[in-house]
Amino acid sequence: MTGVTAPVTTAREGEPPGEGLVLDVRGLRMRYGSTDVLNGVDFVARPGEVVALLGPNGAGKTTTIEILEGFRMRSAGDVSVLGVDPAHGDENWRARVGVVLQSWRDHGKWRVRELLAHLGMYYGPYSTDKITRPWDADELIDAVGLTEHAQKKIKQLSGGQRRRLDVAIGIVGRPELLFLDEPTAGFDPEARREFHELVHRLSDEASTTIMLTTHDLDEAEKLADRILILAGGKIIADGSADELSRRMSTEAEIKWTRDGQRFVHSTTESTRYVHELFKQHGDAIGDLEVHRASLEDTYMALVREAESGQGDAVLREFAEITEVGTEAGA
Ligand SMILES: Nc1ncnc2c1ncn2[C@@H]1O[C@H](COP(=O)(O)OP(=O)(O)OP(=O)(O)O)[C@@H](O)[C@H]1O
Repeated sequence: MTGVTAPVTTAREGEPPGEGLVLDVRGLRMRYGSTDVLNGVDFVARPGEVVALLGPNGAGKTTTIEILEGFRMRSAGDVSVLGVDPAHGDENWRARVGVVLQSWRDHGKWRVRELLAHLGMYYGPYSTDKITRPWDADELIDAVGLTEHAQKKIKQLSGGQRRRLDVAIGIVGRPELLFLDEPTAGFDPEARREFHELVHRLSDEASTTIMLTTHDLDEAEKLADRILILAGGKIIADGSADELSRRMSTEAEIKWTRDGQRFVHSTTESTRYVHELFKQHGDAIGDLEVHRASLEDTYMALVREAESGQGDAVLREFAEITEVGTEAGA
C-alpha cells in the first residue's frame, strides 16, 4: 500500500462511536445479492466540515450516502450520524439532516414560494435554542437565486432552476448535516459558482456539515475541506486536495525549449534543477513550465491502483521520469 492510503481522520480504536463527530463510519459493508459493493468503509466527519466523496461510476457513493441518510439498510458495520444510528433515526433526528432529492417534479402545479413555505412548516416544532427552523421562505429563495422565479409553477422551471429548488428543499429545515449527491449536475457555470458560494456560506456561517458526491474534481477541490476516494469497496484516500497531491508524488515535471527542441524532466528538486539549467544555458532556455501532480493525476493513479490491485506498480508508473532530453545534471 502507499503512504496516501492511510486515512488520517479515521476514528481512533476504542473511541466510542459518534463522540464529537457528525459522521462516524466503521467497517461499513454493503452486499447486493452476492456482490460486495462496500467492503469495510471507514471515515469520520467533524462539525462544519465539507467532505467530498469521489469515486468511479458504481463505486458505491450513492449507496453510502443512502445508508447514512437512513434510506438503505447496511449489511454490516457501525454507523453514527449526529450521534444516532440512521437505521433507527426518529423524526427529531430526521429534522436535523438535510437531503437533496429529485422527486419534486411531481409537484409541478405548486409555486416555488408556496412549496417552500409549506414544507418549512413541518420543521417549526424542531426549532432549538440555537437553531430557528424553518428558514424564512423569501430569504431561502434569495439564497438559492430563485427570487425572480418565486411565483412560478415548478413545471415552468428550467432543469437548473429545479435543481436549485431541490437544494432549497434540502436546506429549508436548516439542517446541521446536509447530503448532496451530485448537486451541480446540469448547472451552467454561473449557477455552479453561485451554488459553491452557497455551500461556503452554509459551512462558514451556519457551521453546517456537508457531505457531497461529485465527478467534478475541480468542484471537489474548490469546495471540500477533505476528500475521500472510494474505490474497490474501501476508502483509498482521505485528506485535503493538497495533502493528497503532495503525498502522492513529491516530483515536479519541468518542461522547456532550447534551440527549437523540447525537453521534459521530472525531479524532486525542481528549484535546484531550474537554477542549474539557467546557469548552463542562460537566455537560450524558453517556455519554462514546472508542474506538480494535479488532483486529477492523483485521483486517476489511486483509482487505477485500487482497481488493478497492482499496488506500487501504478505509483511507480505515475512518478516515472518522463525524460525526453537531459540538460542539467540534476
Ligand atoms: N438496489 C440495488 N440492487 C442491486 N445492486 C445495486 C443496487 N443499487 C446499486 N447497486 C449496484 O451497486 C453498485 C454501486 O452503486 P452506486 O449507485 O452506489 O454507485 P455510485 O458510486 O453512486 O455510482 P455513480 O457514480 O455511477 O452514480 C453498482 O454496481 C450498482 O449497480
